Amino acid sequence: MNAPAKTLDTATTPKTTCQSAASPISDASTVPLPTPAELRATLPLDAALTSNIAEHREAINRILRGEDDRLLVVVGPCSIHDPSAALEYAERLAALSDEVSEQIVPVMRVYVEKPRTTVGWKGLAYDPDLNGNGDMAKGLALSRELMGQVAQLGLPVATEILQPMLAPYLDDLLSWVAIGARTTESQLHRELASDLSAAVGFKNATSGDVQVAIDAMQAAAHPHQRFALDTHGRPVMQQSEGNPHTHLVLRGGHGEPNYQASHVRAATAALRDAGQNPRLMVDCSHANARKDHRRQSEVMLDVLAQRQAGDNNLVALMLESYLHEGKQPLKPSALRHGVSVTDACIGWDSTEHLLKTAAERLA
Ligand SMILES: O=C[C@H](O)[C@H](O)COP(=O)(O)O
Ligand SMILES: C=C(OP(=O)(O)O)C(=O)O
Repeated sequence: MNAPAKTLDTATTPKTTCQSAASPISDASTVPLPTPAELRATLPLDAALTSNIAEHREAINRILRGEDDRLLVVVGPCSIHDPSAALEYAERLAALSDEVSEQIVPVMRVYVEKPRTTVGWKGLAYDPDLNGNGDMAKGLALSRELMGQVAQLGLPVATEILQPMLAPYLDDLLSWVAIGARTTESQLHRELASDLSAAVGFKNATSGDVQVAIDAMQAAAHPHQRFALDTHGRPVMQQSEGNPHTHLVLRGGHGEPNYQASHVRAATAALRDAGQNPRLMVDCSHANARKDHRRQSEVMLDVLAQRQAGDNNLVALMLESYLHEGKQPLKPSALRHGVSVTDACIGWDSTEHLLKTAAERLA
């Protein structure tokens, strides 16, 4: 993706209202969005970056196949609400990545969609102005632009894909994808995962059910015929090949952690029984940290100890981290720089300390 990136002019996007007695959905007010092909043309990927992303994907896949014993760490803000703060974070992470690269492969969370328990702000792609106006054309452009800038810094990009329609806008930039706890059981997300070129981590369900994520891996490994939109926005029957690069993410459930050795042993046994990859990721946040960001370090150190004790299936970790610790209410007029507006995160100093500690222990 070449700088300087252009931002789509959304102010002039026409609003159309379709009304028909035949279909209740057509009563809705709609705003046209660019097609994936149009957005990609505005914010293109150049050959050099495409090749770097292919290398990032292969580095991640090698860890997942057990061919590289470095630790994969997906780390970054819970959500992106301020691309400039996210870029500042990416610059720090890229520098740290160089320091720890013999032991760790850091991948930055660039999460532009948020699944919500009930209702709430749904992320940069949906509402980039944080004011409920839902300027999705601008949100898509900012999301693609930021992912390109992060990748330009040499960092692999991770995101959760919640809306399958968004995949063709962003998937060429992604090196790792999460299917979240609330969507792991969804057939549409499993079909989507079967069609992605990047590795996909399936999280256990919010209930703590791990089997649904193992079932998801099995489903995603298969080829599927699925309903999709092509890059020109046309509905198509898309034939997927099946994704061999999937893995389980343990994130705890119902407020109870599932990162301890007994859970990991049970999960790897279940993965083996299902003929799936036994190498997995522990998400140090969410229910594993009992929703207390300060507990992430405890989880990470426990997982490192398990690995040092010989559990080579623990190949990856996830941390929710931002420039500054904690979280803040989403009040656009009073936002503190580099503080999460969704889940609380650890701050940069703790992140740097944890990654350096991990590198020392793994050396
Ligand atoms: O990681 C993010 C949140 O845990 C998830 O999006 C749910 O958020 P909510 O419970 O605040 O809606
Ligand atoms: C929403 C997330 O996680 P989970 O699906 O585990 O709740 C996340 O990682 O941002």
